Amino acid sequence: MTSFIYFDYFLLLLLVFSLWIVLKFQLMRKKYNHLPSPKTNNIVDFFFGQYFTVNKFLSENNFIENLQLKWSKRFGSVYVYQFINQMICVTSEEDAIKKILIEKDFPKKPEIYKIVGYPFGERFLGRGLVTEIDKEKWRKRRSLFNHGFKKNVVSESIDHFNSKGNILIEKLNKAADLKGPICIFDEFNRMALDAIAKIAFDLELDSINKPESKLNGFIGKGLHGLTLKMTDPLIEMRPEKRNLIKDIRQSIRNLRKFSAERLTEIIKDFEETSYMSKTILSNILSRAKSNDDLDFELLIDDFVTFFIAGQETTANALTFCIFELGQNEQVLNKLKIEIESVLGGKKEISNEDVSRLVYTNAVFKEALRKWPPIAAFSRTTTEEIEICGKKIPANTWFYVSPFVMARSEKYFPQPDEFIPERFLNEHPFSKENKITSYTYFPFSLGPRNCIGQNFAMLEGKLVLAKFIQHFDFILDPNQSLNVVERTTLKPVYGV
Ligand code: HEM
Repeated sequence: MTSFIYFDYFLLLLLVFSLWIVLKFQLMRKKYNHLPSPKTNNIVDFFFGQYFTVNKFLSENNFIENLQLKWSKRFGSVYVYQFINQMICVTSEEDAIKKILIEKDFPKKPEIYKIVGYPFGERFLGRGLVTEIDKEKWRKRRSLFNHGFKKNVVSESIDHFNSKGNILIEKLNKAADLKGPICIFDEFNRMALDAIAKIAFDLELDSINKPESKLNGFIGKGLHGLTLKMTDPLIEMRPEKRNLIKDIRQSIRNLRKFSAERLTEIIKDFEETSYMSKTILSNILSRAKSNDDLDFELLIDDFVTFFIAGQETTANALTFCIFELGQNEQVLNKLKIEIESVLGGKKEISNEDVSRLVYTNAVFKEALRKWPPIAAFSRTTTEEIEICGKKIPANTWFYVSPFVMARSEKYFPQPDEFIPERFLNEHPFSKENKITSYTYFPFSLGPRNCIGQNFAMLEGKLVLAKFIQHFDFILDPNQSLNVVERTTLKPVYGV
């Protein structure tokens, strides 16, 4: 008898709980009723929204911003879609970008950056510069780093960029003799890792010549973990993914262990000899004023952050240059002519040379437009705002996407074509484009913009110029040209 009573209570509780969930979803959806949105048709859609559409799209070797772009074309410059228990707002309106990132300076969305900091409960980027949400703590930390990334300070590293570039060219020369295919992303990725290791931490990794270097593997797995967790919040419930997640967690632990060991060595050397060559780390150590600035776990967070932020992004930007140049013969020829006339056979490229590589600059910028390595970032509105005459409630998740913006016909005519001339001020086509800080922002904008953009631009242009200076190439016709997102955008097989 008593067990029947318990069962009745259980049913009642279940009913109340179900009603509460339905009400919660109903209220959430109602707040955005006035905004255009992809249709939800049935009871499953009511709870999951576009979850299955998104997952199907991604499983076809595509990336979420491409789906958002399609929706932008259908639903206009501001729309919303449901992703399980969240409503995601996307805008491709210049004024809206200005409002979100500059005027209101809305904070990063904590839930998203928590995944980047601690995916699957494992400390990865922790509370480093990318992931710190608390504005005051972030400001204090960023001020430690700012000096080392100023244009004139970065330009002092030109010898290191040349040296890493030359090692890469030497290696590729040997590969070219064999006339077989190579994966250019892997090569750029190792070069970028060696460059950031040397310039930021005075570490000689030489992963260019040691392809078995484990560090790359750890980083790659960690980034894959971020993408999995962000695109599928339910992934931990899938038994078939258990081993993969275990492997990812182990890679992250290995990465942090490696970082802790290297940092300990560097700091110990510094204490014993009072000497440290001029690096980004030495800058931090000498500028640190409090123990909090030197918190060892925080230093590891930043160490890992710089390896990741400084490597994959630039390597992918360079890879997309080759990806596009291999498909645009006229652009490639024009680029070759410029590089031949500015550099000739020069091995050491100077900062003055780089500033004369005007078309190279336009090619690199156009690659960043068409394929921004960081295709989107998240912000949360802290108050109600109005965009394109539509009210957007407080606590809205904005997916701010340089990709969606840069593929908008309104600002970039022929947006799917690779036309570097849009970035040449004296060229008539540049006048047809509307390139402003709010339509073109591959490095984000506002206070939380990319601290490494001068670094990336110098490294990218210099290495691209060296590559074109030395090699003719064709794209392997058997490869897929699909682009996917593994935290950064990348051609699926690396070109
Ligand atoms: C083409 C190459 C690069 C691109 C496209 C790029 C893009 C970006 C973007 C879009 C953000 C903002 C992310 C967000 O709001 O969540 C960012 C932040 C950041 N980037 Fe880059 N980045 C590049 C290269 C680099 C390099 C070379 C470094 C370091 C040497 C670097 C270090 C950082 C750091 C530390 C942040 C966080 C800044 C802060 O919040 O204070 N990035 N980057």
